[in-house]
Amino acid sequence: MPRHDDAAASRASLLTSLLTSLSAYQVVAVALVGWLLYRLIPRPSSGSQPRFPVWATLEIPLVSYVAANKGGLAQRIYSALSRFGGSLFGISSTHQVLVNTSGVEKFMSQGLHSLTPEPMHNTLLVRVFGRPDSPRWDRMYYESARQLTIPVERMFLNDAAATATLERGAIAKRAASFVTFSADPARTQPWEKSAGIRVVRPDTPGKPGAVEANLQSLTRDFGAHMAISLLYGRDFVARYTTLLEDFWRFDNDMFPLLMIGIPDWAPFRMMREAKASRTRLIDELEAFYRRLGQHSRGEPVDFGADMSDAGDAVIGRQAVYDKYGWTMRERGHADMGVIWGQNGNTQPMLFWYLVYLYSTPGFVDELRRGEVASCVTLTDGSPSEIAGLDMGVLSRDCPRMKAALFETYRLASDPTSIRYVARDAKLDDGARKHDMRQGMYVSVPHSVIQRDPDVFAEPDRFVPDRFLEVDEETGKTVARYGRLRPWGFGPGICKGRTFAEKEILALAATIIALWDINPVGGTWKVPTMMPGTGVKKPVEDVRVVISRRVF
Ligand code: HEM
Repeated sequence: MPRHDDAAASRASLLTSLLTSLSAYQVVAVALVGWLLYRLIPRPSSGSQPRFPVWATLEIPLVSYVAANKGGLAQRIYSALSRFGGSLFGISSTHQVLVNTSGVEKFMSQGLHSLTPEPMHNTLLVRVFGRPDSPRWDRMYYESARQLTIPVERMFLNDAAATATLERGAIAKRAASFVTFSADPARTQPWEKSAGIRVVRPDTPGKPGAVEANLQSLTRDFGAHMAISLLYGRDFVARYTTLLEDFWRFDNDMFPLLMIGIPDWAPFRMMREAKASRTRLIDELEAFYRRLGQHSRGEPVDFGADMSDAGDAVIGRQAVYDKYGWTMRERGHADMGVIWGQNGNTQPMLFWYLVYLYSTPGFVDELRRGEVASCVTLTDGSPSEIAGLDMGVLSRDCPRMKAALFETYRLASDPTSIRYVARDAKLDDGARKHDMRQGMYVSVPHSVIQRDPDVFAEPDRFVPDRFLEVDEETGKTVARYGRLRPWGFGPGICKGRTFAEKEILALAATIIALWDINPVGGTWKVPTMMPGTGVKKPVEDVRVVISRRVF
């Protein structure tokens, strides 16, 4: 046997003896770590279109941590390793993180032809939303991405449209059945199903009831049920009975792992189950677009489904999908980004907002008297119900509600703006001019400023009035963002921010108007936060007692 065959044989036998000395689980673990390391090595993407590198996903929180420890050893080491130095952090020429960089807002405000979020979105579609990775898909994406965003902007960004959409959501009626005091699954609302409801006291005339519930599960399903009904119609939500369960399993158990490069075929149960949820979501979105097409062509609709209340955003997207010849399956994949964008951050934010409002002593009572009473009209009966909700007053004239929401954004989210440099550009950080070359990615983690004590004093504390100011011209108290950027910035800024903010304010105001919420055990404890997919997740849910408001 030639000598190189000997060497190969001895390497093979070493490998065999190594593998046989390991348990099956250890072999899987070694294989997974090896695969992950392989994925982490920077290398050009195989296709013609750029993908956001997996390792860059990890570089963003690493730099955020380093930057938060100003002048510390970690920052000095990272600065020394950085490719460009100054206020640019990043060890490669492929990805740079901009932290507290003066001139960053100006730089990021460049047009989409220079700095674009599209390659990042396209990466998400492939890596997270399960779209096949092929040149055909890439071509279709780039041909129609901007046109597909326009109907989303029209429905969720435009003030009048967002208000009108939410008014269709019958928020007053929904808030009245936030909990139903029932233990019978046939009589509870869909959003109560995963909340571990336990009836403490039935609701009877003259003796208001009380239930125990997991607040995070209850609020996120409450919000998602309404929002998804407004986008895909009530039939979609009613027909797809595991929708909420599938959505959150995908969001919690799969999304973050896929982002850091774990493949969707990874052989563990959590991934397998989450992947099945993702497949069901795509199947149902595909079936939705098939029915919508039948409805708009005047053909019989599968199951005789009522498609009359499909939201304007999906009707607009359908026209673009038709124009560019997208198959129904392809539409299902692409709309994963929309359903996730609409709910992935908004509903967890509603949970944190309620936790902060109710856990701040006396604050809910102050809001009820000072602001909620001006936009939510209650009936005199018992139990009291909502007779009217004035969305205009809530958005315009409830600065304390708004300021407390801004403070919740600051504490509970990790917004990041990620752009692909499509044309060479210059970044002036005050001290130096940097050449940002075509083909690189730049990320701005806004959470670094959110937690900077030089910008926001006592950054770990919830200060409900932090964002209140007196307007110099009118003398009115107003809520202003200051240096907070919860929606990112530049042309790639969040296209659903108007709707998201109105939705959270409206759901919270109506819940506050009708319900008392207290922690089981009597003492509020804001749960520890862990990174989520934008908005943070609580390490554990908060068990609360919900009862009718005592006037
Ligand atoms: C509290 C809730 C929400 C938060 C915190 C949030 C935050 C963000 C952030 C930080 C970005 C990235 C911006 C950037 O790159 O500079 C973004 C993008 C986006 N968001 Fe939201 N979002 C929320 C709700 C929504 C809703 C309800 C929709 C409606 C569908 C939506 C649709 C979008 C879209 C389409 C983009 C991509 C914009 C583009 O690149 O052109 N978001 N969001």
